[in-house]
Amino acid sequence: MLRAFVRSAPSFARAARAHSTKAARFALFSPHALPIVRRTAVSATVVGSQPLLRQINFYSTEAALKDEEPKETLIEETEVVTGQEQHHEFKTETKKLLHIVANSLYSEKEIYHSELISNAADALEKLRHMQLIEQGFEATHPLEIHISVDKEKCTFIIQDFGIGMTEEELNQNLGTIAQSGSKAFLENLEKEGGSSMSKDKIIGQFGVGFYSTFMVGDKIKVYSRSARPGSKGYCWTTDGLGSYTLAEAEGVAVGTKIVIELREDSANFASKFTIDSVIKKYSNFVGFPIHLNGTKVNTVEPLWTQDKSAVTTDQHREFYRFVANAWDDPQFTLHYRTDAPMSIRSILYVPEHLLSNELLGQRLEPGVSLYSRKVLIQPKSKALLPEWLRFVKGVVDLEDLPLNVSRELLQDNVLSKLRNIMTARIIRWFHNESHQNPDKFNKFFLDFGQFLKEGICIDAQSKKDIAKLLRYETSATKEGELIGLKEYVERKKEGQERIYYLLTPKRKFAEESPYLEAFRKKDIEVSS
Ligand SMILES: Nc1ncnc2c1ncn2[C@@H]1O[C@H](COP(=O)(O)OP(=O)(O)OP(=O)(O)O)[C@@H](O)[C@H]1O
Repeated sequence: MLRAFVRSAPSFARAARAHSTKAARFALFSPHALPIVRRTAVSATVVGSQPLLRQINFYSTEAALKDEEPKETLIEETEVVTGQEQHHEFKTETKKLLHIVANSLYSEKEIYHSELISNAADALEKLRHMQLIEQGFEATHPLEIHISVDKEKCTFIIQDFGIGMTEEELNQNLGTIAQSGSKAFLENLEKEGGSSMSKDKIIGQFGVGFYSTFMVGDKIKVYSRSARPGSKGYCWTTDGLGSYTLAEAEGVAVGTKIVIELREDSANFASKFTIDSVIKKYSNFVGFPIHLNGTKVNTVEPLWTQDKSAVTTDQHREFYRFVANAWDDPQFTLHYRTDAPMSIRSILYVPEHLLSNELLGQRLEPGVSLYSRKVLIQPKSKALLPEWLRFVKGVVDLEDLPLNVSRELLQDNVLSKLRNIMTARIIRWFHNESHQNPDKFNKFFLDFGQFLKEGICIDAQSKKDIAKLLRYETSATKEGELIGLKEYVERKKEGQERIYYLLTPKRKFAEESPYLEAFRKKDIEVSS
């Protein structure tokens, strides 16, 4: 039943900070903004036949109202249990594992929410696939993920309009730990043959992610209705202590809705601000729109999965600024994918400028994050690239990354293989740039050359190849005048390029270089 909902809104300044909408920012910073007025409204959205979402309008300004009304849309729990509740005990091993998953498997509680988003994305992907290969799988709603958090009620709700679950699937998949319906789904498709669904589209594989909700929730309710034609809706509930109930329910939309009553010590997950930043951190690229209290929050596409030729310079700029948390443009871009010897999809950038930390004498943090199937595994990974490449920004996605159940720990041998492949590819990338656009590369060397020199000293495996990228501190005119590289680049900018050319005076560099010792080693061959 549709319930009227009235709530007085929080202060405008808080709304502006939390929602950061165009309108809110306009109201705060525009000199033309009209005085703030308080507005509260009541309305409801009817999706399909059921009223699912409620809206709350916030404070606004007269001017902002004309532009864009900041509003919140929360998910309502409108389903009604109609059937007889069946009581089930979790199996003994499930109980034991549940305890481990809830208490010691994950290092961060916030992971629960990326597990639920991954499940929702898998469910949408399965529905999309079934629609292609079988008739009758109609999508009743857009293929989207909706999350709503309510501080007052201390709840977290996630809803997808994906494949959903039948009664049997609810028993099998949620009633038994380590039972991955997603893995079984892929295996079935393979067995039946003829399916072209790529494995990298589905994230779940271990059958434990769902149980991470017990790290934060006291009571979990799952409403689900399978997208198979003629399916009924069900409500599955548990307090995680040893049993669950399952009953038929009415008003359940096709897909799955999970309602978590948060524990007191996890009340921060009812904060929109917290969830917004966790979504952006872990699940920004899951491939389906994620709405948080009615606002779409994952705006960046997983560019690295797309065809190289389909990505525009503007998209690269936006993506670079997102991954590097920067405001300049990338000066070099590498969109690299390979299937052998590993299935790698990546996009890497060199920033236009060497900013901040390193100039101030502090070490830069690594700039490349490791993903597997579009889900973040290691943010700003320390193990993915050697330290001297810390100025490179971007994303590497390894489809076949052998993860452990918590998706946090990786096998060292896989990482070191990946690291070797990526390092060699990056050096080759710089090499190509130095040939294709020597002037640009010389300028890059002025800013970033220190990293290459560092690489020569510390990266025994790659030093020979890095050495070929060095440009020297001196250059000469035809008349034999010695000038610095910086001056050379400046004179070239002024159009005097025909007079000056770069020289590779091995001796001169060696004398000036702080890396003299490394350079003297005879295995470093230097060429122009
Ligand atoms: N939102 C959902 N819609 C449909 N089915 C779901 C949903 N969430 C979970 N399931 C089913 O429950 C199963 C178990 O989920 P769980 O998150 O525990 O494991 P998983 O996703 O298979 O693997 P992993 O542990 O790697 O995340 C899934 O494989 C899927 O079949």
